[in-house]
Amino acid sequence: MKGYIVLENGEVFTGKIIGGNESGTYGEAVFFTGMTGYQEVATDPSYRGQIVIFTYPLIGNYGIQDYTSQSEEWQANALVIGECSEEGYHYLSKKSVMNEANNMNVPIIVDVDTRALVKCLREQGAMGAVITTDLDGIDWSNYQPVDEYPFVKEVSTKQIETYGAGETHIALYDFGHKRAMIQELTQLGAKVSVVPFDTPYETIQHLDVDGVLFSNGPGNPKQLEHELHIYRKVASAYPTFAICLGHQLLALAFGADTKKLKFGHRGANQPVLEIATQKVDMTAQNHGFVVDDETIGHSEMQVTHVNINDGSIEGLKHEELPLFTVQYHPEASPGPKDSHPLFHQFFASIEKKKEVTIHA
Ligand SMILES: NC(=O)CC[C@H](N)C(=O)O
Repeated sequence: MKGYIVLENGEVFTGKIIGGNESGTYGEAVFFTGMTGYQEVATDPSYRGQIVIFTYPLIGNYGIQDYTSQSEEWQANALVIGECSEEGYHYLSKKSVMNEANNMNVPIIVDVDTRALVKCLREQGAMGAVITTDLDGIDWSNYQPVDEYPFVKEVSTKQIETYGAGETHIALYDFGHKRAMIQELTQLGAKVSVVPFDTPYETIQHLDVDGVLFSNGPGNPKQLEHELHIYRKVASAYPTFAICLGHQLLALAFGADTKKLKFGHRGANQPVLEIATQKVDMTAQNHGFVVDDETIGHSEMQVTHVNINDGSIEGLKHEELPLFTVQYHPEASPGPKDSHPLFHQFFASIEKKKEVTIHA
């Protein structure tokens, strides 16, 4: 059916809507620049509340596959596509993107001039958008901005779930984790307890874990202001690694501030410099908020990595504790695996702490 994506600034782009409802689908319009990875993007809980525009012109050409999704559901509010392949031309393809979007009840709008749309967002910044067939029925009070709406509460696990049976026990604070994180940890020999975002310190103590991973997740880290004292206590007690939203939360917990980028980093080829080694990794990214570099000086954190494109903070470590964090995604999915060694670094910090404890 003919439809529209309308931006909050009044710009209108036409296309063909598949799925969706009459009252329209609202969300923050953001764009993803990877050439592949649409299935992982659609199923990454960090995209809750957002309408994702793919800059790559052809989406769906290798279909939907088993074992690729990052969660049970499609998480993005809607997808915006230039050309959508009717079928998946890959031997592992099980369904088409259009069918799967329908099954998952997530609208997609295709045949859109995504290049013009993304140029508009690059110039004016990420903003609210609605996908609708009815231009007269738009009601912006239906829009829940990611800056204000507590999406983490929707996507975080409600009870503790355990994966793997390895000897190293890791608690994963779940703000909307991607499955690839659990796969990475279990493959390295961990038992992983996925815990709700507001799990108290005492529960972590009771679980008797060796280390803690703070996951990715949707929305503004400041939505979890009330929990920061817990994260600070937990991260002070255990070897800790944090990814994306987790990185932002620990930066807040240890005295830095966060701010919003104009249009964020979402893609699979963001170059990140490790300051100590002067080595560059190509990284997978998906974030709209960032740690404010002007506030690091007043915090307990030190900058370890920066983005080569815009100089923004990509990694931090605590000045004393075995605690390090990255803004990007070492679990990739989608994207390059250059920064995979960070998981080994996390395990090494856990082993070191165990040795210190044994010899103490
Ligand atoms: N992938 C993530 O964890 C995203 C973090 C946060 N929601 C942001 O947009 O910056």
